[in-house]
Amino acid sequence: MVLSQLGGSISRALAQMANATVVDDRALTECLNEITRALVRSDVQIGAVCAMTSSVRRAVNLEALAAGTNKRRIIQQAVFAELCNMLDPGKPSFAPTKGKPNVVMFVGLQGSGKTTTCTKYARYHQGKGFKPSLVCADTFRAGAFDQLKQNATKAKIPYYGSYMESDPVKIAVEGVERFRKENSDLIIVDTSGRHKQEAALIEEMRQVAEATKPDLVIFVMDGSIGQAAFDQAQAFKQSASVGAVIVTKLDGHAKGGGALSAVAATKSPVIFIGTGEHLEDFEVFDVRPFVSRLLGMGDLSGLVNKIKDAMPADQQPEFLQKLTEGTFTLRLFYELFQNLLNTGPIGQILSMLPGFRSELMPKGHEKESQAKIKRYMTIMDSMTDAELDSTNPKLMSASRIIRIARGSGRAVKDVTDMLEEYKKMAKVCSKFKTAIPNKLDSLRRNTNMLNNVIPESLLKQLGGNNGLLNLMKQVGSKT
Ligand SMILES: Nc1nc2c(ncn2[C@@H]2O[C@H](COP(=O)(O)OP(=O)(O)OP(=O)(O)O)[C@@H](O)[C@H]2O)c(=O)[nH]1
Repeated sequence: MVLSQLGGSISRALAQMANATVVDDRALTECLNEITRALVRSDVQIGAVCAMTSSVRRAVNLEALAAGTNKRRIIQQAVFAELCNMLDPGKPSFAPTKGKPNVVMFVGLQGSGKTTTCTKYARYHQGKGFKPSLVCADTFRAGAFDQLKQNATKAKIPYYGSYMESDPVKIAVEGVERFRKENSDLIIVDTSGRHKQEAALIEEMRQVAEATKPDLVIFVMDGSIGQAAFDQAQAFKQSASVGAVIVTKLDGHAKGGGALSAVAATKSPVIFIGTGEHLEDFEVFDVRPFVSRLLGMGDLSGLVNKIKDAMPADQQPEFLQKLTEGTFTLRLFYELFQNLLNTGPIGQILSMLPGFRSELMPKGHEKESQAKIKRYMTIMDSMTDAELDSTNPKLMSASRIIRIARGSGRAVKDVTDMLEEYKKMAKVCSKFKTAIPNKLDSLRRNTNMLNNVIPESLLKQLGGNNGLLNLMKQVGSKT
């Protein structure tokens, strides 16, 4: 089962339980059985699934709950927490810091996606202000240097390699030296892959590592191998000092859930996932936001980050304020799409919106999905200002819907579908009023994270961290 379907199945099981007339032991058992089936179909190891469902049972003692307690919510929270536990190795990975020459070495079996991932990783950090560079120490596969060169050129990242030299250690050392001199603060070394874990691969890895002294060794693993990921991650961990894992090919393969949970079981932190062949098909892997998005609960900090990237700085305070007011109008729905459409893979962005189910945006159908969003925007173009700003567009009359459909050249069903999607999102966004201030409370404990979320210029305008927190609190208390 693909990851998006897994999320959909779990969300549906939770929704069914939430709709049950009484939330009793039977409803909980049915819900957990459904979740078990979904996880097993996604190739998550049965032992891990049983441990997860038992933990939910332990956390939710229905009989002991006082009358009036929201049992549905407690069950949902327990499922969320246990899914996070299952995927969380509980160990952070080394994170490169700007301004010093971090050396990161990539290892993995042949065809796992190492070379592609090196460039994705470089490009991601380039976007965060690093000066990355790429060294091709893969002298085993003819064509590896050409591939890296092509990717690097596309991403405008300096690279180093050789068609003549056959000693990977020599190339790695020369490349790292050269980019140190050029003040690159993220020197990425791509190494050779082999068909299987041969002693020669391990020895070569060891020599390159000894010569270049990497700050971090990243093991790149093909995510389509499911539970076999456990043995592979374990074997690499034992033979090289692997500090982090990137799981690739989690786009539409049946065994994504299996690979992720298996790697987590080896206590190796997964830091990114690859979700396609293109450079932008690359996502930070952070357990809580990942599970949150998987279950259609959105990812607020991811969304705020995207808004930061997409929107002119002077418009951000007003937009964020509107978003936190808890009144999600159609105009806001429109503005959100308008600002986010051009920032990256549409599926990635939409999955950050609370209420959005990623299975509605299957991988490979982005074009259709993008067209759908543009269609929604055309429909909204035919609405009046009063309709766009209404706090209760549910009251829109049938004749207005027909008129809007005619005005936008769309079918009535398109208009009602759009209004349905809007309502779903509005319902969840009504919780922003408390969710964003809560989020900020937790962010306050980590100033670095806060700085990541809000751009510096905006922070200044708002009077620094404290000014921002005060603003959010004020917004939150306006009920
Ligand atoms: N669908 C999908 N394909 C990917 C992903 N990452 C890499 N690929 C593809 O996987 C194939 C192998 O990728 P490479 O980057 O050449 O793999 P490699 O590990 O460097 O291979 P060797 O150099 O032979 O060890 C290529 O066709 C990539 O386009 C991903 O996340 N999703």
